[in-house]
Amino acid sequence: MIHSPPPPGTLYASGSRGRILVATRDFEPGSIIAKFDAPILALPDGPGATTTCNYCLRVGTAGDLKACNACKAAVYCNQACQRAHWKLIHKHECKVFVRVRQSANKNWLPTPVRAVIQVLFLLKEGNARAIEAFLGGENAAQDNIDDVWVSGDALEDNVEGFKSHPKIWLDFKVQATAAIEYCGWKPTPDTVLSAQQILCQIQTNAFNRFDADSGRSGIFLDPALARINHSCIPNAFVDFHNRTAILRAYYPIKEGEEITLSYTDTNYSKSTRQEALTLYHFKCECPRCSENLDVYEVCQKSPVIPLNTFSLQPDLSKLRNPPVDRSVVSKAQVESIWKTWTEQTMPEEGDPMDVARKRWELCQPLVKAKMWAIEPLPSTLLSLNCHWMSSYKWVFYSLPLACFLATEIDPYRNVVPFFPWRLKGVVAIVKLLTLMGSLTATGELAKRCPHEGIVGVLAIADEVLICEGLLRLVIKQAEIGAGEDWDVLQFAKEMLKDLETLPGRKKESDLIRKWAENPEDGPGKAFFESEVLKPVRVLASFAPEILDDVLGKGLGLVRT
Ligand SMILES: C[S@@+](CC[C@H](N)C(=O)[O-])C[C@H]1O[C@@H](n2cnc3c(N)ncnc32)[C@H](O)[C@@H]1O
Repeated sequence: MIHSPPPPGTLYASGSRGRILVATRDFEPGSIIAKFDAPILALPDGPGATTTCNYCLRVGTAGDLKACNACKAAVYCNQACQRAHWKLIHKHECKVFVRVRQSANKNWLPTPVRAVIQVLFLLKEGNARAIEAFLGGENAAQDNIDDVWVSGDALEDNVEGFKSHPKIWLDFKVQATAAIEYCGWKPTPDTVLSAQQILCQIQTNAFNRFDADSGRSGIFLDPALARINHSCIPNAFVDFHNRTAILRAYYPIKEGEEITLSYTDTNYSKSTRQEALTLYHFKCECPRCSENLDVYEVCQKSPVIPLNTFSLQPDLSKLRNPPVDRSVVSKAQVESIWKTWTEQTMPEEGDPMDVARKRWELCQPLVKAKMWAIEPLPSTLLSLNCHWMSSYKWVFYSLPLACFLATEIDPYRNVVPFFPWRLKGVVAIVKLLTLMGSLTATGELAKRCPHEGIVGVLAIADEVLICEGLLRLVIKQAEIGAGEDWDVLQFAKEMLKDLETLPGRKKESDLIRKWAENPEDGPGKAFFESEVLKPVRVLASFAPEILDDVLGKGLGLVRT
């Protein structure tokens, strides 16, 4: 019996790049390949033990999580979460947290130490999946020899690779020793080595369960998900909802094709991606790496460009022929800009505008080449916009910048329009429009906003209608690429419901609804283009000039 069999629609195989996961049927972009809802490890990052439900992994809000009475460390939403976690692992871990408090006066453990402790307890209690995953098939129950052959050996550990990084290997030794001691056992050279090997397996096979909303990381390890190899042009992506990882197709996947994921941010430069992959001990030979393709080149070749017909960037020819000037900046220069950008030290308490100005200056070759989607320009603009959104003085500029990010940058970086990150960018525009709408109504906008163009567009545009169109877009795409329980989808649905109760909007609402039901519907499409897309595009067109003015030439446009 295989305790972690391949999910339906896939099979395990092996080849020159180790064991892999292969599709046994076709998958459309956005469709769910598999859900992994029984991970061997699913835990928040170290300090997150006291701020995130340790079972369902929901990030708490002030005081809504209760700590375990015994260890006073692990927190939970309610008794159901606490009981479920107790049964899974906390019955063993609870004593560990008590020991940590007594010996180190702390109520959390470093993430890898906690992860290895959990694995050690699962192995000790005879958990068949953990034994199969960490020790190998021959140690698991052998009901059927064929199954065991398919199941293969234990999770890849890359031990020799880690040993060739003496500092990492030593860190693993320290963490392994601490884990064994916190379990209440006496470390011996053999048990420390075994725990070091488990750390290597965790490092090689666990996913960083990153939650972009809370900015919190964590660990998620499922043996079947861990079969998936890396590509910098992956055909699938994974999204986390509580204790479940959902694997979806990014590109159309054909029966017999290998399923791939990216272990790092695909938008980073080649050297940065390769550096991140050194911890996985292989050389990536995907086309993005071997031909050193940038995001525009990957987008140009993408088979999913046509899906953008129903998006904020429906100009497919622009995605196929991006309006960039490659003669201005070489790929080597881009690498060097990225390197300097990451090495620039920024004062922690410094003015975010000073940081943005420094970064903007560094990115000038990319700006001149109109290579807005090439890092580090998007990261520069994203963090600037985070600051602008919450700033009384700068908030007006946030709307054009959000429109620019959603129309001129995000579609090149994530070509499928249902990608959650892209949809979040559209929701950001809705939130800013709502704010601007209230400022327009009170006359504040005209008084405070120094940019006449923004004031003019918002005076003419129907903000409610734009929001309605954008929300319908988000809802339709999120249903393809994210799923019902995504909080952004819930927000969009609730807000749309509110907008629909506003009186006197039936005609406009009907046209937008028609367009969402059928984006090729003639009148609906024309209406969406003139009433939603056009103002968004005009607002976006102000962004380069505003950025240049505010970050480059000084504060010309800003009222003092
Ligand atoms: C999460 S595991 C993936 C499953 C793995 N192939 C196995 O046999 O267990 C990650 C490891 O797979 C290998 N791997 C992943 N992607 C690869 C790629 N594109 N080329 C070569 N090896 C790769 C590396 O050894 C890496 O450390």
